[in-house]
Amino acid sequence: MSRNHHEDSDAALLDILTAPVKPTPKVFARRDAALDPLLIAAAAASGPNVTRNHYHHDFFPGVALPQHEGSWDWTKFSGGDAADRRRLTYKSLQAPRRQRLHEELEEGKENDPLDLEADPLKSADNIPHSAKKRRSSIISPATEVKPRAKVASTLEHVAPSPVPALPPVEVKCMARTRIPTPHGPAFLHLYHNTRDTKEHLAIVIDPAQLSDHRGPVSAPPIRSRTLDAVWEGETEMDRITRGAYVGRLSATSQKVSEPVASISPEVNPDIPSPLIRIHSECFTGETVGSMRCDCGEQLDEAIRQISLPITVPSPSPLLTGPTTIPGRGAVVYLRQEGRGIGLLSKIRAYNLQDLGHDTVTANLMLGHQADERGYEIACAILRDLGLGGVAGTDEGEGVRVLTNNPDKVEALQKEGLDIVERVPMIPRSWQKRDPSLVAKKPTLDSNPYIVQHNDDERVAGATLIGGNAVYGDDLDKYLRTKVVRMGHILPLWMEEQSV
Ligand SMILES: Nc1nc2c(ncn2[C@@H]2O[C@H](COP(=O)(O)OP(=O)(O)OP(=O)(O)O)[C@@H](O)[C@H]2O)c(=O)[nH]1
Repeated sequence: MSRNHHEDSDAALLDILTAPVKPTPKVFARRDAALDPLLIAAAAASGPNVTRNHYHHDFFPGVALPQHEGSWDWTKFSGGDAADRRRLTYKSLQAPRRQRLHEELEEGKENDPLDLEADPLKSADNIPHSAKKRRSSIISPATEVKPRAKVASTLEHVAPSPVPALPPVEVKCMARTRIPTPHGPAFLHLYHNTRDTKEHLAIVIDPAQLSDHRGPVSAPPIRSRTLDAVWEGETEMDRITRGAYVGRLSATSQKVSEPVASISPEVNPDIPSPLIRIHSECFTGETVGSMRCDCGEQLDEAIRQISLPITVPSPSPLLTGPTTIPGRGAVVYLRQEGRGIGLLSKIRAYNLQDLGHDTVTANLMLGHQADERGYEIACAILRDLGLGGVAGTDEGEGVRVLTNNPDKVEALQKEGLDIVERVPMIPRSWQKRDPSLVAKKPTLDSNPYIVQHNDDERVAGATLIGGNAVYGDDLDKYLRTKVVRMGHILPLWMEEQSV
């Protein structure tokens, strides 16, 4: 269904709803009104016996009186008596969506810990599971059908219990291992936590700790407190196996780590604060290579930028010139797919986007917020790594954060993260695009949008990590929406190039 078609239908419908006299009947093409905010609003305005699932029954009053002349042709409808109308009021066999959402409350949302009693096939319903943090239904309570008896009792049970404050989240690094990447070595840390059952990750980049050699300038190693702690009843081999070692692990080198000292070491003030990124899982962008979003390249770009060597002024007048140390920082990889709505809902949101809605509206239409992510776990992980400690204290180093998202910065600061700088992430496709390519479309044989970057910038990788810039209309639309609707701090490429 094209956008124009939608707009024509909207205009025609508005005419009818606002016309002083009834216009001649028009044929309206079928539309999936359950997803159309204008129709939902019209339905909500037209009477108390209306839900988004059967709004159309009340648009034409004669439908409630099937014997009456005009039942099927509303230009001939003359009213009928009020008693008849009451008797024939439409009754939905399906509870209004708001009620069903309340019923879903107890089952938890898609991202919540597994509820073993919940029926997993329930997720085949067309109901988003995230009811807890969701805004109230698009239909205002005043216009809804009264709850059926069964549902009413559920509501009584669920209704206004205040959300108890959650205890502070605790994290524990369960294991760590070295991962060679096209950008250099990284240490993958797997975390468990007390808030959800997901395995969140930290990709720590600090190759200096692979060797015992310390140059004239060195930064403190980025180590996990909980990983290096001695766990009850474990052997040295257990410690090595879960990654509590120092240096480079090999058949001939196995040195267990010591628990991290509680007082942070002094950091040379000439060494910039560690660069970090809080990255949210995106199966489509990172694994499938989807060009609907920039998540794949953001993950790659973050690892690349953090791995870049750091140039530090010479520590001594006796040494000539600046010295270079390996890049250091971390990507905290949170399992909050689709800005926290989960993959299932994100897939549905993509279909709504294909119908012409943007990423924010699509989330709202599914009953979600534009962004349902939280950063408490991320901050706990960073603190465990000695990063971004407590602002104004010497607990942990302050961090530079790679992001364009001001909401993310604010959320991290609210969690007490000491952010010394925000480092922007300019999409590759907006850094290097040749405006003359905009009019061209990719074909099966060639993709004129793909531009090779300099060899020193891009490293060929086995997967999407280390890949090149890619361009596409869906990607542009997504990036533009992030700037225009979500306030991401990024110069709009289209406007700059006057496209
Ligand atoms: N619901 C939804 N989520 C999406 C969509 N496209 C990407 N995502 C998710 O968005 C998350 C990444 O967030 P973004 O908004 O792209 O970027 P950000 O992390 O907020 O901001 P930056 O730090 O600047 O990258 C990942 O979890 C993706 O799965 C979409 O169309 N709908």
